[in-house]
Amino acid sequence: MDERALHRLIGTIIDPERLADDCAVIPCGDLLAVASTDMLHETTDFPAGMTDWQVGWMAVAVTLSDIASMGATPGEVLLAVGLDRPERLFDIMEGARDCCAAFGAEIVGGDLDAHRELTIVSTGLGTVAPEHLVRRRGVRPNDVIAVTGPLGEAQAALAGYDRHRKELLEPQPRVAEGEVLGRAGVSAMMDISDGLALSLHDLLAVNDRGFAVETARLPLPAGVPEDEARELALYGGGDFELLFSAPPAIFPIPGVEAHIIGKVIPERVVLADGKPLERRGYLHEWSG
Ligand SMILES: Nc1ncnc2c1ncn2[C@@H]1O[C@H](COP(=O)(O)OP(=O)(O)OP(=O)(O)O)[C@@H](O)[C@H]1O
Ligand SMILES: Cc1ncc(C[n+]2csc(CCOP(=O)(O)O)c2C)c(N)n1
Ligand SMILES: [Mg+2]
Ligand SMILES: [Mg+2]
Ligand SMILES: [Mg+2]
Repeated sequence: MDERALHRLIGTIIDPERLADDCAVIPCGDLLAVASTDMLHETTDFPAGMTDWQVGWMAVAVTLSDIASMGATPGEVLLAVGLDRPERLFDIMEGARDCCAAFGAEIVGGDLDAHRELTIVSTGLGTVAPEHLVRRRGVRPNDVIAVTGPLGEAQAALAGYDRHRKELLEPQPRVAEGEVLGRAGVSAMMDISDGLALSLHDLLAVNDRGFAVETARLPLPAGVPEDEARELALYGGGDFELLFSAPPAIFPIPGVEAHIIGKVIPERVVLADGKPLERRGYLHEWSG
């Protein structure tokens, strides 16, 4: 059983449309509010050697990335911290505050608790004009698909390529890029928190068309042998680049490093170099 299977279960309890995007979308006067919440744990999300400041930074970054993926502007963050040791709190809060400040957000609340394993839940709110909102659903027949930067760097660092440790430990959510892409009229978007292959399958699940990726076009992590780099780019998690579809005519997009990696196809499948791409990546799983 993995988290995507459990999502289908949730979809029998709440409106499954609510599960179709990186954020919840809530009417808010003339604007739309978007909201995301993400839980991170020491053993699965905070690699050994990470500082507490980086823990706080990452907890906020993952949430701002979901807000960016909707084309929205982040506003407020609430941080709930389940602390194993009280002396960790100050640095965690500083890291969280600094990440907010770097992307125009503010910590406005949260919660504190004692917990055996350090566990942080970061909740972010943002706003967007209705005409600039981008959802995961929306790919159109002649669109290409693109990403905002190199894939597989975080996983490369976990594999021992230390030059990518900063990308792993201090991910940079593509906030400015998300806003620009929303205004530029991209047709569908999400962030790649769990790897490109899994993200393409997530997009497939809510669209009526498929995707054909050319692996030679993937922006790869530097300093890694090419075969391994391609594997990391397809299946590694923790990068937080944006994945989007758009008509070819909108490129180049000023202010956005966009790499076209493939195109939308009529068949509802995900292909890499013409062959079905495995639905594999960074997935939380339960045994039994
Ligand atoms: N327990 C839950 N109850 C209700 N909605 C949920 C629950 N878990 C996830 N969702 C919703 O499902 C959608 C997808 O969530 P998911 O966590 O897979 O995406 P994500 O945050 O982009 O990915 P990641 O957790 O890897 O960062 C979101 O709209 C989220 O609000
Ligand atoms: C041990 C370890 N493995 C991978 C990563 C990279 N990483 C950070 S958050 C995340 C996914 C989103 O989390 P979630 O799906 O839990 O919301 C990933 C893959 C890491 N920091 N540490
Ligand atoms: Mg996401
Ligand atoms: Mg998330
Ligand atoms: Mg999530």
